[in-house]
Amino acid sequence: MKIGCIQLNVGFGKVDENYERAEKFIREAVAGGAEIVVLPEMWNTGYALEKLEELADENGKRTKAFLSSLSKELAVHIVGGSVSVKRDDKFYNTMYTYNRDGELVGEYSKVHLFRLMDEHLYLESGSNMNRFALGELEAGGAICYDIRFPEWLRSHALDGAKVLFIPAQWPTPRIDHWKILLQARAIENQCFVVAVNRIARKVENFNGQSMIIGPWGEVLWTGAEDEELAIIDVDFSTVDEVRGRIPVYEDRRPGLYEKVIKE
Ligand SMILES: NC(=O)CCC(=O)C(=O)O
Repeated sequence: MKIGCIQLNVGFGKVDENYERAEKFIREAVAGGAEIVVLPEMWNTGYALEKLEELADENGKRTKAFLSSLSKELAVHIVGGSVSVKRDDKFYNTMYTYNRDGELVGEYSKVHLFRLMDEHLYLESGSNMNRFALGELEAGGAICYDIRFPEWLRSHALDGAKVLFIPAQWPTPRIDHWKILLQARAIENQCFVVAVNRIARKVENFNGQSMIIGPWGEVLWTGAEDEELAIIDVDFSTVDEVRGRIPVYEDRRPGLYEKVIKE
């Protein structure tokens, strides 16, 4: 399948501009043959956390209408990155996924809030898993900092996900962690990882390097350090073969972990 990864240059607080640019890239991706399109984290507002009252998408209404109509019109699956959303007077970092029929198949809010970027001061955390299917492709999704919690992503793989989609705003100073953690999540879960980071304008410090990693841990693509749309052809059929090569799912001893690891 062809995956369109949109390493967007997210404008800080520039909501209308961000929707326009996202739409332009989604249309370009589909024109280039993409069957799945992936956006980065918080692409509607950026980390304009102090202005969420004014800027966050009320009940995700605008984003849902945007993703639903584009996915249907263009017959493309859209993993909609994440957006800042206002629900019941609280703010969330929420990921919506639409299939190519324009149906909402995945909705979850970031579970672990990232203190170094003040998320815990402004946002509420979610608590539900993000498992969905895009046609025949069994998938899961987790946002940025959530990849530091291997047991969280493992739960998606145990539930049947063969690819994990990771939208992010991962800053340059820890980009080595990003690469290693993504590779580790792919190797330990023997699944594909499709991870899309953002690019920053001058003041903020995000240098892209989105990644697609195979279930054996092989890096299939690394994004540039600039805004880009990349269309990458991925053969998702290799997961079962890799899982047969080293049968970690059969060899797991979950009863033991529960006994030994106390909360
Ligand atoms: N937006 C995020 O969750 C950033 C996570 C991050 O930078 C990290 O080091 O973890």
